[in-house]
Amino acid sequence: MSVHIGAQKGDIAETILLPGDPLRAKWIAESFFENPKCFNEIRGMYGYTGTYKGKKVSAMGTGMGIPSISIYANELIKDFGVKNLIRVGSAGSYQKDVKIRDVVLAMAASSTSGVNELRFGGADYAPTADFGLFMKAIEAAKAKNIPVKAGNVLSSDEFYEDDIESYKKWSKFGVLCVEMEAAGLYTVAAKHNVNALAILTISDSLVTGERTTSKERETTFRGMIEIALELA
Ligand SMILES: O=P(O)(O)O[C@H]1O[C@H](CO)[C@@H](O)[C@H]1O
Ligand SMILES: O=c1cc[nH]c(=O)[nH]1
Repeated sequence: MSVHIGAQKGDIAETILLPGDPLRAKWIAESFFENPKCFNEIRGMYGYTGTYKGKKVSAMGTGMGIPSISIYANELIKDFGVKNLIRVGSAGSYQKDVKIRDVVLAMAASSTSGVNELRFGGADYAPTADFGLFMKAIEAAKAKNIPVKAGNVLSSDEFYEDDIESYKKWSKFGVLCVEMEAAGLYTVAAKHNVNALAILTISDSLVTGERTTSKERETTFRGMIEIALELA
């Protein structure tokens, strides 16, 4: 048992899917796992382990934002020996050709968070996806005929921006979409020499103003989950 995860050693698989929303973790376990067992309810941050095509795999919520995912990633790696951390999240599109329900693989994650500036004494650090997981995800998506886009994403510290036009600067520099955790996950994984990848589904568009409902965000991201499960 760690500070925020009420599991025993061995309860959590080496590969874990990490949605921000704990109810999405429950839905993943109930919809895709064989014999799912709940290993965490502390703070309502549900965590489950089961098997998928016979391989042990886990899913757990991380909460929203870099501080929250960093706490869970640290404990999963250091206290439970997790090796492959795969974020499965929603994101807002920054590009005209990145459409609602598109799947995006985050090759790298820019950020408005100050945490890495603090860590590296004011210098920049470029958080990147694990190449092996990234290539496996590309292959799984191809095999399943699920189109994916890949590139730089923004891990923002703000969901509600003061300046709603601020996305245009990131958009101009090729950033595909915004979410709130990948840069933190990639950095913690790199620090501990384990693997991380963020697979995102576009839930709304800053460009067109379209959005999906929160129920849809909880349950309709099957393509992204199917890709992630092939990485176990
Ligand atoms: O759908 P999840 O995984 O929570 O991800 C996105 O949704 C939340 C904001 O609504 C943030 O956590 C953001 O990163
Ligand atoms: O616009 C969005 C959509 C999902 N997640 C975010 O952080 N922003």
